[in-house]
Amino acid sequence: MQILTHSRFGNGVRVGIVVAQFNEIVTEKLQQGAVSQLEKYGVADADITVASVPGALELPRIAQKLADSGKVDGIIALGAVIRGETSHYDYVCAETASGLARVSLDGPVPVMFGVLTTDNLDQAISRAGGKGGNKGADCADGLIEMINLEKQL
Ligand SMILES: Nc1c(NC[C@H](O)[C@H](O)[C@H](O)CO)[nH]c(=O)[nH]c1=O
Ligand SMILES: CC(=O)[C@@H](O)COP(=O)(O)O
Repeated sequence: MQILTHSRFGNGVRVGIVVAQFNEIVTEKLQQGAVSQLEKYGVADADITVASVPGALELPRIAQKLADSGKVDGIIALGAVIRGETSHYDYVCAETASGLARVSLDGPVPVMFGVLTTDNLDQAISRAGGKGGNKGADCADGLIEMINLEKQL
């Protein structure tokens, strides 16, 4: 039996962060959480590439271009989709999730889904460095593990 190891060794790992500007009060905290966590694992500042997009729906396109650039070993996609009065929320959440999953499955590098989908701003703030943790930091944890796992395949 061969059990592949789990590692959070980040030295030399190149990470792309694609972050939505919409609800920036939340997404900037997700970005801060992701970056500080990556630095804890030894990822150099020079190896982190950050691209911002208008909203969550634009995350998949830039994630795909970054993945295909050969400049990163993995991607963290960050956003905050907060329910409004209409069904627009449902479409934004579904298509963003579907698009990012496609980039991860069909593309050369893993893509972490760090898009909050909440009913209100308080829920989002809680998950961007509040009592609910930081989804950006969680994605950093997972991305380093995925990159190190894929090196063994
Ligand atoms: N309502 C939210 C949006 N909406 C904008 C879309 O993501 C997209 O930019 C627009 O439909 C143009 O294609 N985006 C978020 O990130 N968060 C929201 O709560
Ligand atoms: C998630 C959204 O797109 C949402 O903010 C839009 O708000 P509304 O449904 O009230 O137009």
